[in-house]
Amino acid sequence: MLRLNNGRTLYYGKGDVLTYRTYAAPLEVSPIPESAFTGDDNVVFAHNITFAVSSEQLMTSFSEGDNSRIVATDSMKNFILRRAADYEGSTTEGFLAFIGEAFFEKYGHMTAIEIRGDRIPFLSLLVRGPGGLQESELVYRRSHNDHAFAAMTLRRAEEGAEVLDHWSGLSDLQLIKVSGSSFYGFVRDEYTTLPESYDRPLYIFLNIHWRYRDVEDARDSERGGYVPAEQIRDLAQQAFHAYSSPSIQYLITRIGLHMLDRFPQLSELRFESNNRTWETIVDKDAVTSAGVYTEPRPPFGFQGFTMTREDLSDPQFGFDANGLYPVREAKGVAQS
Ligand SMILES: O=c1[nH]c(=O)c2[nH]c(=O)[nH]c2[nH]1
Repeated sequence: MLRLNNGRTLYYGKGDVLTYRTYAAPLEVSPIPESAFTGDDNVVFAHNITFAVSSEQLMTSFSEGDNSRIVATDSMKNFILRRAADYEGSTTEGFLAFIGEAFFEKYGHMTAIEIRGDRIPFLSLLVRGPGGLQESELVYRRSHNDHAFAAMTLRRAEEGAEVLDHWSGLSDLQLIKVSGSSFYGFVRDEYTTLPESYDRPLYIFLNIHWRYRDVEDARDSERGGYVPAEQIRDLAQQAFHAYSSPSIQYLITRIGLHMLDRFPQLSELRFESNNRTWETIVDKDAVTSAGVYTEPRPPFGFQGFTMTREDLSDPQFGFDANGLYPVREAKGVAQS
């Protein structure tokens, strides 16, 4: 939230600035064992941008209706779209910082900017070519699945902008694990109606946020420390696959420990999860495992958790960096 020096929150801006830049610089990243993702050709570098500014000098527009220092939000939209043509980098974070710095340069009275970009994913696809199936490089498929995002708060500095706050993330990941999740051993009292479950079809919605130790690694992929949301997605999928999960709380923590272990350039993580466990209509068949389920009814449960690098060596998590995704039995309760 953008605040003035006197503590008052003051901002205005534009949301849903749909920015379809083509042929941005390709992104290349080092591979990790959990993912086949090594980069993005960035032929379609598309974002939904939210942009807000703040300044002491905007006070009179709120107090007196003085628009003399107001850059119309319509002009902000035009500025973002036009400047998108000039971005030479390959990351969302770099793009946001580039727009923010250019805006500061153009409008000398603006002192703070909050900017967020949600990537609009267009996936590459295969077409028939001389040597068999190959990437089209012309036609891309819009995806409504999970997507990457980044957000940053910038303050005018002597030269350019200082990044006051930044988060990168993966939004709206939805995963179902059909077997290998339980939920039992919770408090049972006069309010309990939920039966214990030893093998539930666990459907989760997940948002994962991460912060870099040095935001330069997010802005400039040439430094070699960029963490793509696609690798985070694949790493989360790997942990969901490998752990026998006693709860979503435990599952997101394991995902976080593997993220911190895999990416030493990250300093902090934040998880938001949502429990959408399918409702059972016909129990799993003992022989074929076939079952029938339907959408759960609201209200839905949720979890939140933040983690830092120190958690990797904190004994309470018992994380073994050398043990590859060990299966954990829930504490103190025998599995049936
Ligand atoms: O993984 C879960 N954690 C909970 O805290 C909870 N509560 C609940 O009703 N189901 C679940 N599942």
